Amino acid sequence: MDSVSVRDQIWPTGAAWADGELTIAGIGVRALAAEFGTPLYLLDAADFRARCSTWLAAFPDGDVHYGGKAFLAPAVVGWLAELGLCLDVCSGGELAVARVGGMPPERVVFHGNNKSVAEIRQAVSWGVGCIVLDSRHEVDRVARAAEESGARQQVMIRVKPGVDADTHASWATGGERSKFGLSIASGEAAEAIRGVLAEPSLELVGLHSHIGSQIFDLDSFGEAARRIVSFLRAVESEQHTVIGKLDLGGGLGVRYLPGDKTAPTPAELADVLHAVVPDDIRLAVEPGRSIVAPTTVAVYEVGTVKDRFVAVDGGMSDNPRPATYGAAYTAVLASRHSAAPTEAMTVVGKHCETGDILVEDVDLPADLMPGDLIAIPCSGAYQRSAASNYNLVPRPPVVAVNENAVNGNAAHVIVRRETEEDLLRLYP
Ligand SMILES: Cc1ncc(COP(=O)(O)O)c(C=O)c1O
Ligand SMILES: N[C@@H](CCCC[NH3+])C(=O)O
Repeated sequence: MDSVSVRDQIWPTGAAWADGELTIAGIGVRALAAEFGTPLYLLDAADFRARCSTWLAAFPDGDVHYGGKAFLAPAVVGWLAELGLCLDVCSGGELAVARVGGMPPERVVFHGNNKSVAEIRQAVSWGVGCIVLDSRHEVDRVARAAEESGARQQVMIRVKPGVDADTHASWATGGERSKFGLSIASGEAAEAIRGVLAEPSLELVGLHSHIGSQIFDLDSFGEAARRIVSFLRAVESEQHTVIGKLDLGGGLGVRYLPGDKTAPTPAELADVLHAVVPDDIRLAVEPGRSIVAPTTVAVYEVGTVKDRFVAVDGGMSDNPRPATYGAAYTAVLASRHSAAPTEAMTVVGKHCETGDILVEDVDLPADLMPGDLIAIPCSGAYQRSAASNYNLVPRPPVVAVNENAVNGNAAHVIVRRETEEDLLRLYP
């Protein structure tokens, strides 16, 4: 058995190879595909939990909020609740999953640049620990919702530190042109803070910033922290108040390809932040991708092979990232050993788009045939959570394996496969 995970950092830690077949926690993908069907998302639960623990250990005096948008299901919420993480949600749907998954409401932080009044009421009446205000309109909306429910709502203000992180333009959120947050430079953030302090139903507990996603350069996090700390101190002295918390968001990058540079660790990020943020300010971080992405493998069945196109039974509906951002992945034959020479092939999906490409020019055995299983690692973040029903293709299940601490080693469904009946229910 050759352990693939340590070498590449792109496979779950429970992944290994046995006679050419990918196994996770000792269970072969052929058996898993036979039981649950394909396409299939396999999540190594022990790896997920271990990654959560690594983050908690890096911030022993702070709070780790899992960024639920990366991937959320009630089972995931249960693991987070048990391990002591908090949860970042950004919609009524994510709030509902947090609730049914058993997260204590005081450990939930509600984000979003345009929360509806209904979502705000839902959050306030459930008693969420904190709402992150993203505009002056939200100062008013959350204050009114808190008054209605007779509660004093803890809030943070999301600020734009004016830092353009080195990442895909679609994932950079800390610059002045971002739709998220209130500008420090223009005075918008200070004005919103004055608005919050004037509302008796709101309690300002902190400032928030999230500079983007898939970031490898720790200096961007350090620079954002430096700017926000200096703003926070200025506000404290002008307003004669204490702002005790700084939530610096998520965004730590992960490796998608074996050749990608090594991602910084949570402990390295913590060192950078602690060098800038004074001890009297409580730190929070919101990792999403860096916890869940490497824990999950997407498994597809090959349907046709022609002219170096390998067509599989999923595609841009379950993984929109390559078509949306040009995101690069690798793929391997996962169901058998092949001694055939490899050829550069392109793994495509089954959708009616030429851009429905999952992996371009990847070396795969020349004897690839219908019925073979292809595995794409690092498939845990922003894939199943961003999946669509394009071409009315039902979305695939997520199956947890390696959850030995809780459910024995058996694989079990944590998101079931969508059916055509589910889709037909939408039509009156
Ligand atoms: C406010 C906020 N927090 C946390 C995250 C999680 O980010 P990532 O998955 O890059 O760690 C995001 C998504 O980018 C976000 O918008
Ligand atoms: N959806 C993006 C990340 C956005 C981060 C969420 N704010 C991705 O797939 O990488």
